[in-house]
Amino acid sequence: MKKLYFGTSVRKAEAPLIASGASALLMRRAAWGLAHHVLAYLSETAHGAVYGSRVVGLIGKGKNGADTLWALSMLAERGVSVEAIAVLGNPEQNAQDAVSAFHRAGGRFVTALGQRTDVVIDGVLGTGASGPFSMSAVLAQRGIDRPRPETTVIACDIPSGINADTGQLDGDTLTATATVTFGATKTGLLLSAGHQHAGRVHTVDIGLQEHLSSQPTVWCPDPHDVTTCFPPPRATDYKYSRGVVGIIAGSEAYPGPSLLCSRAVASCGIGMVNLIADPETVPSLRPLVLGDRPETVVTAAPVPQVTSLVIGPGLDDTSTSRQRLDEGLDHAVEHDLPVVIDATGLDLVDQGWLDRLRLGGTSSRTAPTVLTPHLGEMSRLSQRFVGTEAVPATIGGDKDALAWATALAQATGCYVVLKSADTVVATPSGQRGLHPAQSADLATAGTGDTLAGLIAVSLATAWTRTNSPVTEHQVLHHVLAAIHLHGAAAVSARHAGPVSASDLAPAVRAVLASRG
Ligand SMILES: NC(=O)C1=CN([C@@H]2O[C@H](COP(=O)(O)OP(=O)(O)OC[C@H]3O[C@@H](n4cnc5c(N)ncnc54)[C@H](O)[C@@H]3O)[C@@H](O)[C@H]2O)[C@@H](O)CC1
Ligand SMILES: Nc1ncnc2c1ncn2[C@@H]1O[C@H](COP(=O)(O)OP(=O)(O)O)[C@@H](O)[C@H]1O
Repeated sequence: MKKLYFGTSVRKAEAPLIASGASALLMRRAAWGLAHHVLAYLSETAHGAVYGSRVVGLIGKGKNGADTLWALSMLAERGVSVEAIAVLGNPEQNAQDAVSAFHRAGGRFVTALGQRTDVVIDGVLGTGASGPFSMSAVLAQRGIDRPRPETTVIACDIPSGINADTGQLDGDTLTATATVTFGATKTGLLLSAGHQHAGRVHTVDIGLQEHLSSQPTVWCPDPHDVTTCFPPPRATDYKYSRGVVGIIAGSEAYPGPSLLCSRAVASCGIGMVNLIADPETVPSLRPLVLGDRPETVVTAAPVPQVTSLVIGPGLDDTSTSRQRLDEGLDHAVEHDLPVVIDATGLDLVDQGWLDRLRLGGTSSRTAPTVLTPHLGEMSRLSQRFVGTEAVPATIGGDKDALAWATALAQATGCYVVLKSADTVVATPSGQRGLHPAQSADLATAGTGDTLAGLIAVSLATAWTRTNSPVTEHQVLHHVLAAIHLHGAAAVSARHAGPVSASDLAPAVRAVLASRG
C-alpha cells in the first residue's frame, strides 16, 4: 500500500523546517522536481525538442506561484522559452527572489497565452487554497483565454482551488495532464474533483519524510496488494484451509444477488462457497445457484467450517430475510467470524446488533464487521447511528467522504467501506484508506454484490493464513486489496465492451491469472 497525507499534514511537516530557515531550500527542491517533469513532458509533446519550446506559467500570489517561477528559471537554463502571467495578486510584492531569478534567466511577464504554448504550468494556488475559486473567472477578469484543450497543463503541487485534504473544489479549475506534487502524495489529489483534475501524479521528495512520520496517513492500495491478499493455494492446502465463505444473499423478490455474490467468491479460488438458503423459505435460490455452479454447497444453516460471511445483497424486507440476517449474524458473533454487511442488510441491522458486532462489544468480539454502504445507504446509516442530517446522495457531492466514513466507523465500532466513484475505508480506531475511481463501468446494478463477496474472500484468507491475531491494519489492507481487485476487474472486462455485473467474476479470474 502507498501512504498518502492530508495537505494540512504536509504543511505541518514543513512548518519546523520553514521556522529553521529552510524554506528557500525546500522551494528549490520543489522547483527542480517540477522543472524535471516539465522537461520530460516537453520531450514527448514538443516533438522531442526541448530547446526552443515554450512554457507559460500562471502565477498566483503565494509560494505556489514562487515555485513555478523558480521552475521556469531552471527551464530557461535548458533553452526553453519561458513566460509568466500574473493571474492573482502581484508576484513582485510576494515573491521578489523568485521574480528576480526569473528575470535573470531571461523570462518575461506577459498578459496573454500566445499562439503556440507547449506546456502551461498552473501555479495559481497550491495547498494554501481555501474557499471558492474559479479559474475561468480569474482568467476572464484579465482577458486571458483558457489554454486550448490540446495544451499540456502541468499543475504545480495541486490543481488550483482543490482542497488538498478532501479533493473538493468549490468552483472550476484547469484539468491537468499531470500534477507534480511535493513532499508527499496528498489525499486531495486522489479524491473527488482533485482526482478528476490532477491527471497523472508525480511525487517529488523534498526531504519531509522524517517530519511527516508523526502525521496521520491514508492508505491507498496498489496491484501488489491484490497478489498478497488473494494468494494462490499452497501445495499442502485442502478445501477448508483455503477458507469457506458463507453467503446470505438473495430473496424470492431479488434472487440475482445470490448468484452474483457466489460467482464473485468462487472466481477468487476460495475453498468452498456456502450459500445459506433454506429451500422451505427461499425455494428459488438453490436451483438458481446450483444451475450455474454445481460446486456450491447450499444449506439451511452455515456449515461449521465457514470462515467469513457476507450478509445482505438482495435481501428484501420480509420476516424471512430478517430471520436469515439474524441467524447469520448470530453465527458470526458466536464463532467470532469476519462478516460483511451489504445492501438491505445495512437497513436491517439495528443498534442491538451493533452492540454485539462492534470490536470489543458485548460479545468481546475480535473479528471485523465490515459495513459497505453506497452513498444513499451511508446517509441512512449516519442518520440512525451518528445522528447527522440527511445528506444528498450524489456522486461527487460536497461531503468530505473520509470524515463521513470515519464518523460512522467510530460510532458503530465497525469498518466502513463508503462506495462511490472513489471508495473510502475507515476502521473503528480511525485508520483510513482510499481507492480512487478506476472505472466508471462499475456504475451499474449488482457490482456492489460482487464487491461484498470479494471482501469476504479477502478476510477469509486473512483468517485462514494468519496465525497471530489479525490486526486492524491487516483488515484495512485486505479490504483495500479487494476494492482494488474489483476496480481492476472492471478495467479488464471493459476490453470486451460495456460491462455488466455478470462480467466481473470472469474478469476477476483474468486479473488474478495475470498476477501469477
Ligand atoms: N511552505 C514551504 O516551505 C513550501 C511550500 N511549497 C509551495 O507552497 C505552496 C503553498 O504556498 P502558500 O501557503 O503560499 O499558498 P498558495 O500558494 O496556495 O496561495 C496562498 C495565497 O492565495 C490566497 N488564496 C487562498 N485561497 C484563495 C482563493 N480561493 N481565491 C483567491 N485567493 C486565494 C491566500 O490568501 C494566499 O495569499 C505549496 O502548494 C507548494 O507549491 C513548496 O515550495 C515546498 C516548500
Ligand atoms: N462512477 C464510478 N466509478 C467507479 N466506481 C463506481 C462508480 N459508480 C459506482 N462505482 C462502484 O460500483 C459499486 C456499486 O455498488 P452498489 O451501489 O452497492 O451496487 P449494487 O447495490 O447495485 O450492487 C461500488 O463498488 C462503487 O464504488
